[in-house]
Amino acid sequence: MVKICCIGAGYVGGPTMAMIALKCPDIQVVVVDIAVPRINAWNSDNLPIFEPGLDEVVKACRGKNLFFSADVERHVADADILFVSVNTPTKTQGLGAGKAADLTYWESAARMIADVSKTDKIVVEKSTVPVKTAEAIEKILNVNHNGIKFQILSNPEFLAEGTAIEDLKCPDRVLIGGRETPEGKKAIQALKDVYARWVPEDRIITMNLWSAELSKLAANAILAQRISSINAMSALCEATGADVTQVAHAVGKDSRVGSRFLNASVGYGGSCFQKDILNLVYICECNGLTEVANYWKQVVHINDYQKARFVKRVVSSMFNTVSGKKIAILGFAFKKDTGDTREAAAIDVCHGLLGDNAKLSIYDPQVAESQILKDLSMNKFDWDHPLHLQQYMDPSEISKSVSVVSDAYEATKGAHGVCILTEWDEFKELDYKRIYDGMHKPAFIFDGRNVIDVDALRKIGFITYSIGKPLDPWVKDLPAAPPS
Ligand SMILES: NC(=O)c1ccc[n+]([C@@H]2O[C@H](COP(=O)([O-])OP(=O)(O)OC[C@H]3O[C@@H](n4cnc5c(N)ncnc54)[C@H](O)[C@@H]3O)[C@@H](O)[C@H]2O)c1
Ligand SMILES: O=c1ccn([C@@H]2O[C@H](COP(=O)(O)OP(=O)(O)O[C@H]3O[C@H](CO)[C@@H](O)[C@H](O)[C@H]3O)[C@@H](O)[C@H]2O)c(=O)[nH]1
Repeated sequence: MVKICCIGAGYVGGPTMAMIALKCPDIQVVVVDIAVPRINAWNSDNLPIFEPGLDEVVKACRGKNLFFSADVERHVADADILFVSVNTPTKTQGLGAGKAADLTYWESAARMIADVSKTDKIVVEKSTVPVKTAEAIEKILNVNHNGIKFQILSNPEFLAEGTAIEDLKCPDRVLIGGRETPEGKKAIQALKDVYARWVPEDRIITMNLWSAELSKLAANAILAQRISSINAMSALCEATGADVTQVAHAVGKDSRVGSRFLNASVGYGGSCFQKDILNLVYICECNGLTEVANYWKQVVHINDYQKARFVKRVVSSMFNTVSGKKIAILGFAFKKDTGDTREAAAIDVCHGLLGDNAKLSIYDPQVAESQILKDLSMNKFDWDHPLHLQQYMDPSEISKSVSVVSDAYEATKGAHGVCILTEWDEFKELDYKRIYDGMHKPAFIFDGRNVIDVDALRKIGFITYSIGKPLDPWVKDLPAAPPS
């Protein structure tokens, strides 16, 4: 029986391995992690991540051919194919801080593999890593090899959170990069044989290691670039009376462009886009490609501008101050159908409003109070590092100005303004008349996700602002952009 072990039981390791176990009943899959509480959660009825369809897949295989364990070294030693899906955060200190990927966790996993291995292994990079990481990993493994042979493959993951199970069941493509030697080709084939159980052959693409590593960074950069492009247009729409949804529809109808990923928003979030673009920028800089680095930096810059612009709209609409005013925040996760808050636009928007002394009442259907308070008290880039390395402000300071509540009506009761920051479906169905009646007047609603029916809400009496939409007369003549 082929034995697969995955190091890292996170958003990628857990669901990806569960899908392999589901589709390959004859393969034993063990997911290991140094975080014992995370492993305990994977072995319980409350999985550590919320992802539609994940519970069913895990329940179908756990205890049969899918196992979660904190006994990292034993399962690594036993495996034929080792996936490494540890975090690769942005460096917070030292050379490249704020841009470069921190490979500490990857390197320590590689050293441990070298130490405990007694049989030949295929080591698969599942984490998103800088191009050429495989070369560094090869060096670590081969210098410490004890006669064992390692083949390194790059197999980046393209799943998006909220749709992870669908993405894994039916991926647009699976990418496998490896050495162009006979041993490298054999390793590629072995991994291809695993995916070929459910992924059509023409969707499994093989290539050289460096192309595979770079393709992952390129894909995220280009996806994020589309969002920054439409978000940049949204500012121009507001200035001219155009409607960004109509513009996106017209542009997306061109089959060369396509309609997906053109939804203007308060800004993209998530653990990947910003981190991976900054990583790309750093690699460009290290290769002396200043113009290329500056080009990609601009994608992040527009994203930051979009979040700042939103805060500016809120504050300037409400008589240029939100000091002491209750503002309801609807949605804190970085997108709907996930409880993940990593780099969520809501974090920066809340910080902006707190900077103006607002009192925030936050509701998200999937994010716990402890997580929200932690996010609002954490330093930039610390979230993806282990707990003991994270630096916080005192969360009790934050809780003086922030309350976290369990439904949208409680959040909005007595509020001066409402900000919609995640596109949860339930926000489309709210009784906005009831919300309006419970608010101070004038009652403002700022829609960062274009989920509300603007005409209906204006009829109720709300003053509305929606990203990239024709402006309410109230908002029209107010300053639009934050100072640069
Ligand atoms: N989250 C996504 O949607 C997504 C999608 C595609 C790719 N990626 C990439 O996949 C990688 C993992 O992302 P994630 O979101 O699953 O991260 P995560 O933080 O949820 O999980 C990583 C896990 O690795 C564990 N870990 C770290 N070092 C370890 C070690 N030496 N031994 C054992 N366990 C160790 C951590 O405890 C953690 O549980 C990152 O490189 C990320 O960029 C993420
Ligand atoms: O038209 C759009 C599409 C997305 N977003 C926002 O962009 C962010 C990222 O969304 P999405 O890409 O759907 O989720 P992620 O889970 O971050 O997935 C991205 O990052 C992963 C990690 O690398 C990759 O594997 C995926 O392919 C890539 O889509 C979220 O805040 C979305 O709200 C928009 O604002 N407008």
